[in-house]
Amino acid sequence: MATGAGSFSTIAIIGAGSVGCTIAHTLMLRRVCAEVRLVDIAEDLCRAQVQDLQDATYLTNVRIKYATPQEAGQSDIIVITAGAKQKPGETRLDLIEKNYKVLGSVLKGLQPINPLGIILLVANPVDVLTHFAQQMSGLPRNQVLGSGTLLDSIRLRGLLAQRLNISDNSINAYVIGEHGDSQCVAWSSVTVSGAHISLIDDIDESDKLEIGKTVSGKANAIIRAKGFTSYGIGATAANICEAILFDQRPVYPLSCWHEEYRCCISLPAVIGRTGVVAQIPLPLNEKEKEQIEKSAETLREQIAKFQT
Ligand SMILES: NC(=O)C1=CN([C@@H]2O[C@H](COP(=O)(O)OP(=O)(O)OC[C@H]3O[C@@H](n4cnc5c(N)ncnc54)[C@H](O)[C@@H]3O)[C@@H](O)[C@H]2O)C=CC1
Ligand SMILES: CC(=O)C(=O)O
Repeated sequence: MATGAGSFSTIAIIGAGSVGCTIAHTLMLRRVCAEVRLVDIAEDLCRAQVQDLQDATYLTNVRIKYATPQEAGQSDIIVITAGAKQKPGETRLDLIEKNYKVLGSVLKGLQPINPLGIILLVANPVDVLTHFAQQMSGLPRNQVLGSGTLLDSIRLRGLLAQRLNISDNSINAYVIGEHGDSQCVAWSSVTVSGAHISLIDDIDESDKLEIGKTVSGKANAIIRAKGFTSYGIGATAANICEAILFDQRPVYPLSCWHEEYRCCISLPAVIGRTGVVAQIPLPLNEKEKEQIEKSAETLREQIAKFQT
């Protein structure tokens, strides 16, 4: 857990809905930064969320304030959660028309953006929006990233931890590709404390398929019952912000530009104060290579719809 940022560090959250406020709450509880700035087009809602969150700040003294888009643009990290969410049965890609427009207006409002700032995309479809934020924000590509499949990888580790009865922290497992239906599990590199998982549990193909489906379908299963997801992404986004502000350099599967795939897609990357510090090669078998190429193709098709 973070022990408090050295300098006066600020994180802005654009979109004070379920996800934005859960991220703000988690940032505050973990003392990731000195100040969290909330922005939303719905001003009354945003002011009310700030007041409610302020009632919890006595726990850590992290400041939570209502901010203008211009103030938010000067923050160390800008987390974008503004936009429509999936209705039951909708895919993340179904949100692109609406959320492309929202992203455009959000980025315009933030200008001039802190040249040393990091933009973290959370709104869906997160990979496609990360691509457009890289184009529209004016920041170098390494400073604009998406939460990508870190959340899916955490869901995967959770399932494997239950199956093996081993702590998820001892399991290294990546979901790669789109944060969406075309994602895939990189089974060939799943390890438990350094040993390939097949040495501990010979998971057959039908079980692998079932686990993969459960992971990629988890958001929809939650949305069908409660209308949205928020705690998982709250933890994940706060964790990414902490890694950035404290230059912790963990390897996370996040959405960032990959020259090989010509889009923003999730594969392991090192995260630090300047955003994506390096990309780490992941050995993939032939099937996994095909799956990630297909996933990239799905994303490129969506991007092409908006290129003139
Ligand atoms: N990447 C991930 O793993 C996850 C992504 N999400 C995505 O996060 C997004 C937000 O989800 P929720 O918070 O549940 O939705 P929500 O509807 O509760 O909140 C969205 C907020 O965005 C605001 N907003 C809309 N246009 C805006 C603009 N131009 N400027 C400022 N604010 C604006 C709305 O007023 C609303 O308060 C969705 O796209 C959802 O799919 C949700 C969970 C996980
Ligand atoms: C909604 C979403 O993208 C998730 O919970 O994975």
